[in-house]
Amino acid sequence: MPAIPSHVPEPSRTDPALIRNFCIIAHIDHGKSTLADRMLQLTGVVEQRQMRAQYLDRMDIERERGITIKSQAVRLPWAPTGDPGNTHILNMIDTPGHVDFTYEVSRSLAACEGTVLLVDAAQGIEAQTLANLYLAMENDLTIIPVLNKIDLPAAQPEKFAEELANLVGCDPDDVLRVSAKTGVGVDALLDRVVADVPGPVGVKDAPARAMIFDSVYDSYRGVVTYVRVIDGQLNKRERIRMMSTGATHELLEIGTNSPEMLGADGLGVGEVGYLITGVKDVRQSKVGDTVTSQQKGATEALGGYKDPKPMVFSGLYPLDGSDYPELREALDKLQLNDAALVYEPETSAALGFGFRVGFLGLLHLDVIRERLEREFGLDLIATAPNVVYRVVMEDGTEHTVTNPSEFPEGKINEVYEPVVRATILAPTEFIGSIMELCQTRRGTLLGMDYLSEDRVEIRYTLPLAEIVFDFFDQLKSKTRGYASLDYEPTGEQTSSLVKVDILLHGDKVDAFSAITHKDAAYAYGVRLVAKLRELIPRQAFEVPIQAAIGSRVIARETIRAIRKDVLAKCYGGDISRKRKLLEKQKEGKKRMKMVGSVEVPQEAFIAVLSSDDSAGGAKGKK
Ligand SMILES: Nc1nc2c(ncn2[C@@H]2O[C@H](COP(=O)(O)OP(=O)(O)OP(=O)(O)O)[C@@H](O)[C@H]2O)c(=O)[nH]1
Repeated sequence: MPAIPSHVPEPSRTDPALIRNFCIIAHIDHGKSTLADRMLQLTGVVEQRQMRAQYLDRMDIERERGITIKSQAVRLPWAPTGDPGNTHILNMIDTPGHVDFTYEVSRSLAACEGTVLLVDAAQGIEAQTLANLYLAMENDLTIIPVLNKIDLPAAQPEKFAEELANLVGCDPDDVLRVSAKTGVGVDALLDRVVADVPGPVGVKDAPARAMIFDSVYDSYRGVVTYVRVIDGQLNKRERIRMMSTGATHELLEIGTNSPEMLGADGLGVGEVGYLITGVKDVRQSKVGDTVTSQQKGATEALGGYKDPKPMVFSGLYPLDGSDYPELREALDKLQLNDAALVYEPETSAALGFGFRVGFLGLLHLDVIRERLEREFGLDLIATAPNVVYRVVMEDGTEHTVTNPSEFPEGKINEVYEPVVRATILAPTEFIGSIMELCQTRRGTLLGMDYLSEDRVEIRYTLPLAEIVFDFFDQLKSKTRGYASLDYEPTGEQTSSLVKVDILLHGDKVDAFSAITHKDAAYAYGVRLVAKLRELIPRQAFEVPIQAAIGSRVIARETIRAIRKDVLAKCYGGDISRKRKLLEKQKEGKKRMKMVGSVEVPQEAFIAVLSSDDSAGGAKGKK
């Protein structure tokens, strides 16, 4: 690690006028992490030989998938070009780009005064660029528009500079052009941050108030909390209080990241850094909460705190039932680092013991599943993801349904489902196919704007349930990969929703129950029943497979009876061959699950639950 030069002020004694807090917002793959890497190099906080790609993305999955999940903050000293004595402190906050993590993005933005709006010069503005830009505008941030990847032969800087200038309301000449890959223009960008982004304003002598914008579990140090100090100062060894819960902790360590952790005496007005208190669970140090001193602390919290709310639920079951304790342990561990992950034990007649797990969205679900399988070596089976429904009965009682098999029986007055406002950006030639897709997904058109002659922004209200199932894949395939999507929850609507049950020989198979729109119920029933008929072997008796809404059967197939005699073909005397066949049959039986009186091979569950076109388009392993 390079030594911090003497001209760089201590985090507790920096003049706020010299601090610039900024973040980079960009659509996925537009080059945010690469740009951050270049900034680390250019400001000298990471030496050339220590540099590795995507320095700030710590999680293996992040690095492999090239996505940023957890935000981080880095303190970068920078003297503007031509003014070497005037060292400023740039605190760069790396934000996650994906829709599932919008709340984290909005907290990171609230810790900044300015933002670099980074757009790929070969792609132009995308849906997440817009969504994040609107968030930045709501937070009154200074926006620095930047085109990246100008080294690419396919780059069209003139065209997209104009598009970007129209969007943020500036002159196309004010749009900076950089290549995060080669480093061209990155020094000019840092100069612009110093020149344009205002320094933080806070009251030095007021009681300390700092906002938590990230919280990460580290197996050696416990929870590391990232904060931005608004007023006053937090000092090493003092006792601090979390304002949402009133819990107090000793501040064991406080410091900044450059980009490795570096302890300090304290953090002053406008500074960004980390705290360590020894707590072991990120839920005790929640994003959005306000930290103050225990003694003479602040009385009013900073606004903006909210609990993360799971939007999508799925049942997770170990393939091998004896792995259940390991699954519980793994979820406990992941929850230490993820305040948004919720779960409770659940049993399924078909799948055994497992957990109903709540996620922020589909990416979150994928990441958690992958970590369970990869980091903890678990083989899992996941039920089709579903959203949360609110069911109001005729007698006025209400049920919150996170698992389709718990959909209440009896007289239902209304069923409410969550809806989102979706923003889709695409070339104009795809308007027709996009609208068609949104209509079939029960969308309501909100409006449409042309960003330029050949690019359009289309806004729809869509039920979340229609988006969590393969909507994005469909959108991509209908637009040859050109469309981008962003969405935000906007409440709920009443809908004609019904529960479809699948019955095997008269017994409900809970894992296959689904809540669908009544117009889609028949298709779902027919598809699942046909699929199961293919997958379930004949039994000693005739087995009807039915799809039903309440007591009304909407689809039926029958598996004919057969007494499976594996020895039938082996007349004659080869006893060793007979034994082998019997052994094989016994082996096969171990992997059978009993559903009522019917033996179902585990593979049948996996096949149905993991194919995209089956359980309402349930996402499975890719
Ligand atoms: N040619 C060229 N490629 C670039 C440039 N900047 C980034 N890339 C490439 O673009 C891809 C995406 O870059 P990342 O930095 O991972 O993008 P990101 O925006 O951080 O992506 P997320 O973390 O997923 O949001 C990588 O393959 C980079 O090597 C550039 O200036 N020129």
